[in-house]
Amino acid sequence: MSSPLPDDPVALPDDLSWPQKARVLSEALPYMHKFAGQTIVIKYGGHAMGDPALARIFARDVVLLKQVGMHPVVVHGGGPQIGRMLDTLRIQSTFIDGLRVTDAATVDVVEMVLAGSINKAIVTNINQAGGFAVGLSGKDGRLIQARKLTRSVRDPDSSIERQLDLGFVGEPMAVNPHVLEQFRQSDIIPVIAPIGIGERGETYNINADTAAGAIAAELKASHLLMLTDVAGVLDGDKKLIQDLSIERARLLMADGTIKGGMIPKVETCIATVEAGVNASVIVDGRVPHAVLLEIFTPQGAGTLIRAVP
Ligand SMILES: Nc1ncnc2c1ncn2[C@@H]1O[C@H](COP(=O)(O)OP(=O)(O)O)[C@@H](O)[C@H]1O
Ligand SMILES: CC(=O)N[C@@H](CCC(=O)OP(=O)(O)O)C(=O)O
Repeated sequence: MSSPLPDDPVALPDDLSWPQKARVLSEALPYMHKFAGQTIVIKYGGHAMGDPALARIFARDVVLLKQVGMHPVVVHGGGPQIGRMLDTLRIQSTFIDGLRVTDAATVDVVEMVLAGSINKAIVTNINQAGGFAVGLSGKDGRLIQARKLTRSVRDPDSSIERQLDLGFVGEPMAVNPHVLEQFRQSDIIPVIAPIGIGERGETYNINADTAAGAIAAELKASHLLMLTDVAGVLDGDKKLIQDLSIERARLLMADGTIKGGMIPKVETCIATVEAGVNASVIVDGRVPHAVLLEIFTPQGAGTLIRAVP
């Protein structure tokens, strides 16, 4: 019998018998073989990281993926945390299609919160769980080169198209995988804040879903997991859609069933699947070990978006 380990800070209630535990471990083996050496991009949303106990479980799952030979890359958000800091500083903030309109004062706060406190909290959790995490923003190693995002809307009455100015909201133009390739060869787990760098050195606020998608596509990840605070994509009757075709996703966005923060998520899943990522999944980050369930079991916990219905 192996010697007991020190007190486990993330242990869950013991609801499995020993034979059941052994079976769970054994059933993970084929998935470990299948995905060894693959890159798994995990988008860790600001809403999913609210509970400290779940955050520790998440960190431990990421370490486990690296330990069994996969290459997890964490790209994090922090929308609610940015919102709270903006409130404290009495800076008003509005959203268009799930994107924060970002003026010069706001982009400073966004960078401070994302690349500062949130990034370091995740790095610390992963390192406390026995991993070796290094935090980066899209500025480090020119990781995320970005330009100003332009959006237009059509006036429903006149049908005239109008440009919307979102300020310093960026869209990724290129992802430079050089630094991340070095990490692949090592035990380092990258933790990335979605800040972009413009041609003239300007700072861009990039939606974390979009940043995660661009990184997943560039790294040819096998999986993109998007952890959030809902069960997945819900239909008009608030029922979970487990399998969502690209065609239906577009219809649900057009008719307003998918709205707000879910729009960049679904748009990103579509873009990454079209770019060759095998599975893009919107995952319920409130479920303990959601990452392990998604990678190591056939069940998963959320909405899988794929090219064919
Ligand atoms: N059809 C839908 N199904 C599920 N969630 C939806 C849907 N449409 C809009 N949403 C909203 O999208 C939110 C998730 O996006 P967001 O708040 O940006 O999360 P995160 O911080 O994890 O990126 C949900 O909490 C929900 O309010
Ligand atoms: C342009 C834009 O909207 N950027 C986001 C960046 C953080 C983010 O995306 O965080 P979540 O994943 O937690 O929503 C913002 O300012 O809130």
